[in-house]
Amino acid sequence: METSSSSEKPLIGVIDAGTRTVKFCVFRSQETKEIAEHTIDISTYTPKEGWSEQDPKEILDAVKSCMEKVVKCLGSESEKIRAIGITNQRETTILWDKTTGEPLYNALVWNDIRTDSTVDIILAKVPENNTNYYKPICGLPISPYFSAFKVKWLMHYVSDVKKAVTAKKCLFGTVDTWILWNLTGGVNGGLHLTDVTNASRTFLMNIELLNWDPVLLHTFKIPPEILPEIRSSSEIYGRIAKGLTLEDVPISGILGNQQASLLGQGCMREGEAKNTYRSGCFLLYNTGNSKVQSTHGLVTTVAYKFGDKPAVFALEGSVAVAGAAMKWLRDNMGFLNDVQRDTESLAQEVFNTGDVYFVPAFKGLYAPYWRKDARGIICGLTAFSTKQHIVRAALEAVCFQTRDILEAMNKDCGIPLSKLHVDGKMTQNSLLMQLQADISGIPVIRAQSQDITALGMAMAAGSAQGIDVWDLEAEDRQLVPSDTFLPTSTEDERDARYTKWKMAVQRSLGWSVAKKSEAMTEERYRLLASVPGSLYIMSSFGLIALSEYLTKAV
Ligand SMILES: Nc1ncnc2c1ncn2[C@@H]1O[C@H](COP(=O)(O)OP(=O)(O)O)[C@@H](O)[C@H]1O
Ligand SMILES: O=P(O)(O)OC[C@H](O)CO
Repeated sequence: METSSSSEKPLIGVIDAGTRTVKFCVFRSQETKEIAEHTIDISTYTPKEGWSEQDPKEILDAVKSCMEKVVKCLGSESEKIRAIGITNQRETTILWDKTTGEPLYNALVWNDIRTDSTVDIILAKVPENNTNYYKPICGLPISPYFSAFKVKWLMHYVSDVKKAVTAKKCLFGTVDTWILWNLTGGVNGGLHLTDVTNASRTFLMNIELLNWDPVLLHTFKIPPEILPEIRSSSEIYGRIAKGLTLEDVPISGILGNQQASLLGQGCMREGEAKNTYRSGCFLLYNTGNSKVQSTHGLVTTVAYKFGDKPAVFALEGSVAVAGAAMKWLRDNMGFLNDVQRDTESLAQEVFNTGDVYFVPAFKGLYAPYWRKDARGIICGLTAFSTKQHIVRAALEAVCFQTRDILEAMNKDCGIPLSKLHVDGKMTQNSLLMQLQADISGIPVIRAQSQDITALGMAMAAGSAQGIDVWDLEAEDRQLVPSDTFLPTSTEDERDARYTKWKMAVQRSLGWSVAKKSEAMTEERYRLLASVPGSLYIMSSFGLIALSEYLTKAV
């Protein structure tokens, strides 16, 4: 916990509920540095390969403990907290019983891919299995990433959910909604709301009208009564309930965490973009009040909406695995002891990757490919390849995936991006930043602050009508200090390497389908080994038919 000297300025509190950690922090109005914060790690459970769950109660307890710790640390100064904002990991799906407040299942985290089969069911219903079929309605491609697929899976496979839906006791929320409902009273009148940025990631919101779309609800068979009301990202929704820390303080802002960092980076003008490097990587490009429908694999999303003002939109390119690949190199390969300390130094022990390419498609590929059948590959290995080459290739993979998105954005928007604002813990790696500038060919401007996401949230909550302690247009508004990395490569070098990356990506596609049939083949041989000779021919035909049937059914 950290604090700095007091002042007369009003304060804004921010709940930052990310994938790995929950944090509560406090800003002075118009200032960019947190004056107090407390962070708690959140456990993630992987009961099966590709599954990713969290305990909603652990998230909530962490929020409450962080708030208590910070308030205690600030002492009487905490009385200056005028408002609170909630920013959160997006898409993560929670269903709970509104009469007991108990979760009906663990939260399904955004990167959970158990819903592959649900995706196939939806794809089978649309003409030509077109992944982009619903994009004109919701701005998103069909993918296990988005909440609606998770809700459908839960309604289909979890009997407690089925019962609660039938009894009209079930509520759905992303992490913001779960926290808001609980902090504003829970079973005693908690507010069941979300903001337009979180709603835009569910696959259920109409991107034109900014309300729940009846066609999509019908497609997923989701009853409207389980959904929260959609509100703006900056307005007073309600107050912290009696008996809780910071009782009666207004909650006046909600933003998905990537949208919050767009604001924190000050990318409030059309044509400005930021990339946040954490476990995943999320590049958002502000398109102003117009919704750009991507024809190159990006998603159309809401950037923010302040009160009654028109919504501002963004094109987004999301990458499922960025920093997570470094953790994999540490935990599964044993190449690193400490991600922060060792990644840069190891990668710097070699001048290049020795032509090694690493596509970390552990959970398929998100933008711009949207291929759930892709799986990770490391290619170009020779007898001279070392772990240093592979670590460097993993860093380059983050940069190449970012270039994939930049290429798509430039095609969609027509005007190439001239600079990229970046943030997130991974950007402390200066080699990564230089590689990014060299691979993308544009200056990379690194925010020298770890608080960008929370700052964006504080700005939105503090500027809400009725709070009015943060003037977003003010001349004296502080800016986050930054440093810049300029490209040192030639265009030919960049393009040659990028072509090789695209070849590596091609080789990663279609893998999980192959793996599934391979498993079926093994199963078939295991069964065949136990079949007596005379039955062999008949059985093998039968088993082939069975295996084909099961492959289709999975
Ligand atoms: N110096 C570094 N070099 C490369 N990768 C890093 C570095 N520091 C952190 N990372 C990676 O960046 C990711 C982001 O870290 P953090 O913000 O703690 O994670 P999360 O997104 O899981 O909340 C982690 O997956 C970690 O492996
Ligand atoms: O919590 P983070 O930083 O991993 O962000 C996750 C994203 O919001 C998922 O879309």
